[in-house]
Amino acid sequence: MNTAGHPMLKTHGVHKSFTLHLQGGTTMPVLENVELTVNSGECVVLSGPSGAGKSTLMRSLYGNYRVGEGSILIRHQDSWVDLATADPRSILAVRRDTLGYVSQFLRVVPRVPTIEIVAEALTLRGADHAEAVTRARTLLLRLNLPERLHNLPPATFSGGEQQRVNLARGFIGGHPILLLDEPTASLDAINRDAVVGLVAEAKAAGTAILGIVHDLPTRDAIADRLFKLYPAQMAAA
Ligand SMILES: Nc1ncnc2c1ncn2[C@@H]1O[C@H](COP(=O)(O)OP(=O)(O)OP(=O)(O)O)[C@@H](O)[C@H]1O
Repeated sequence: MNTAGHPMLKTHGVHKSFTLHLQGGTTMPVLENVELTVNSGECVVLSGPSGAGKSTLMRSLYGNYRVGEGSILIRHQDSWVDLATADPRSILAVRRDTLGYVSQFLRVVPRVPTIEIVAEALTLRGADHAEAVTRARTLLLRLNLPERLHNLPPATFSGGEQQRVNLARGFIGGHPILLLDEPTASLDAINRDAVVGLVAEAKAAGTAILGIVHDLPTRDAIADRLFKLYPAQMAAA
């Protein structure tokens, strides 16, 4: 366990509700006063029952959802950016250089070869194309994606193959903060082990990692601690 880390992501008093338009505009609170810190070099895993708001928090932390109240502070190039109030351009800059995200499902531009999809995550950050392709190939092979698939677009890949393309794309950038949304949901044991190895290396390099991981052996292998969310209505009751 890494004890020398410094805060990379901090939330203060985060509240988020959904307005249910089909139920006469009723407001449903989902996140109540979330206070979370993730330090460099550690992996925190969100826990709590289904519906507690884990995915909602992840999407809020990536700037996909606006929160109603509170701050989402991201350590970006030696200063703090509050994603709760940042303008879209700042959110994109934070995503490019600081905050990586591995979602459960691959969403990509059609007809682009897998190797280019993965390499692009690095060239966007200023890397040389040839070097990015070499690193993409190494990472895809490490995730057991055979070379014959590298030059094909991933649209026809299996669920587990697509998830590994997503993982390669998420890890190649070397972002200082990484959000992992069920990164091993479609993987077999060998590939889950490959992900455990990548997470361990990223932590050793100082990456701050926050994940949703339902699979218990993987969770136990990567988590330094758990952060529990409680259903908001229950907390209010
Ligand atoms: N866009 C939305 N509009 C309305 N309600 C939503 C929306 N997204 C999520 N919810 C509701 O918010 C609550 C939290 O959902 P969320 O997906 O964040 O839970 P979770 O903890 O990730 O659950 P699971 O472990 O089952 O994936 C649920 O009651 C869900 O129905």
